[in-house]
Amino acid sequence: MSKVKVAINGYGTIGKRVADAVFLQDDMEVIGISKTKPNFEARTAVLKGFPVYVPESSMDAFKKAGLPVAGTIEEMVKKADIVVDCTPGKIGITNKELYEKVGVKAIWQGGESKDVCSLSFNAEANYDQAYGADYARVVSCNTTGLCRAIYPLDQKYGVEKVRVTIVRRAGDPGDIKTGPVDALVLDPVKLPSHHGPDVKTIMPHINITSAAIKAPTTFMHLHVLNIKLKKECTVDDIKKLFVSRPRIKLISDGISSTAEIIEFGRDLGRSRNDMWESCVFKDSISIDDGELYFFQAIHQESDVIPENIDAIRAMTKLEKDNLKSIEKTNKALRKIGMDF
Ligand SMILES: NC(=O)C1=CN([C@@H]2O[C@H](COP(=O)(O)OP(=O)(O)OC[C@H]3O[C@@H](n4cnc5c(N)ncnc54)[C@H](O)[C@@H]3O)[C@@H](O)[C@H]2O)C=CC1
Ligand SMILES: O=C(OP(=O)(O)O)[C@H](O)COP(=O)(O)O
Repeated sequence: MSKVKVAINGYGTIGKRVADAVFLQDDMEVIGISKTKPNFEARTAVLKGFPVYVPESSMDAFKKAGLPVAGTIEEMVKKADIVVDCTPGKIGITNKELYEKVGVKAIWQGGESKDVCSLSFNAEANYDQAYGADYARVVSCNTTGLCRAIYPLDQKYGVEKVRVTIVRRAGDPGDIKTGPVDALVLDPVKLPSHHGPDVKTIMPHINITSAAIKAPTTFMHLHVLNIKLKKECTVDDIKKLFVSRPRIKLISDGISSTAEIIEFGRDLGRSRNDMWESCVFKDSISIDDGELYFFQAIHQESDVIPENIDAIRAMTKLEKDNLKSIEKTNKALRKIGMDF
């Protein structure tokens, strides 16, 4: 069977990881990536052997930098079965006209408004809805982490309400423009943050409210969760449930910070120290007065990557069963670095 042809439009934090993850799958291939500037990321893409496509206006700059160009972004899109749009938030929607004109399937990221298309995606919670779809938006990194925890809890015990406070990382490690460097910033002041409403784009019946604060760190986001369940359960039941999920890991071994999780990722030999599973702090799981509490850390640079791969598989009808796709994706990602 021929491989699904994937184009990655935008090759930053998310785009370069999606490209590497597609490369690791045996049922899809990277037919090109796009870059606007001839910077170090463009050079790495060339070194990895990805065909690099650029806007017409950037051709000269790439030529001057000695970086080979395969064509324009429009030419790349025309060669693809599906485009993963990884341009910055609010830019992705400006590419929709091109995708519609060419008639190519497209996936956007969580920085786009939920209105960019009619389907928000999470592999565990609503894979079926994406089967054969032309357009989908993989929800943001925090929303993905919330869906991964809330969906199985709701399936098994019923979720009455969710209250979550998110301590957001200020910027990614390679980001030299974003702050704060010495403040805690309410993000936003007016509640709720976008995450609760975003979970509802996937699970509309969930009663959830969220608040977010930006902190001067680049490692990971941290969620403080409080969930009221409909049925009674024990701490051990929750641990067993989380261990059974394909993209949740229980973190222990003396780890009590996001910094140590990233160090663990380095020690595991993960590509770019990526911890694409939600990292639930095992000993934080507690039940008090019938309510569940726990902390989970989300590696913002990588947790949405496997979700993009599953979205490709669902939309191009490569696999009907979400758990089979999830397992195939996870197995391929584990080719780099150890599992734990
Ligand atoms: N960085 C993160 O932690 C996460 C980001 N996201 C979402 O993923 C999307 C991408 O974010 P990042 O990768 O962080 O952004 P980024 O800024 O690291 O990368 C964006 C890339 O797109 C390129 N670009 C800009 N305009 C373009 C255009 N018109 N055509 C083609 N390429 C263009 C930029 O040069 C850059 O290489 C956003 O929607 C963001 O909200 C989702 C989860 C986590
Ligand atoms: O999707 C993310 O966060 P979010 O789930 O809080 O929207 C990413 O960390 C991107 O966040 P940014 O918009 O601060 O770069």
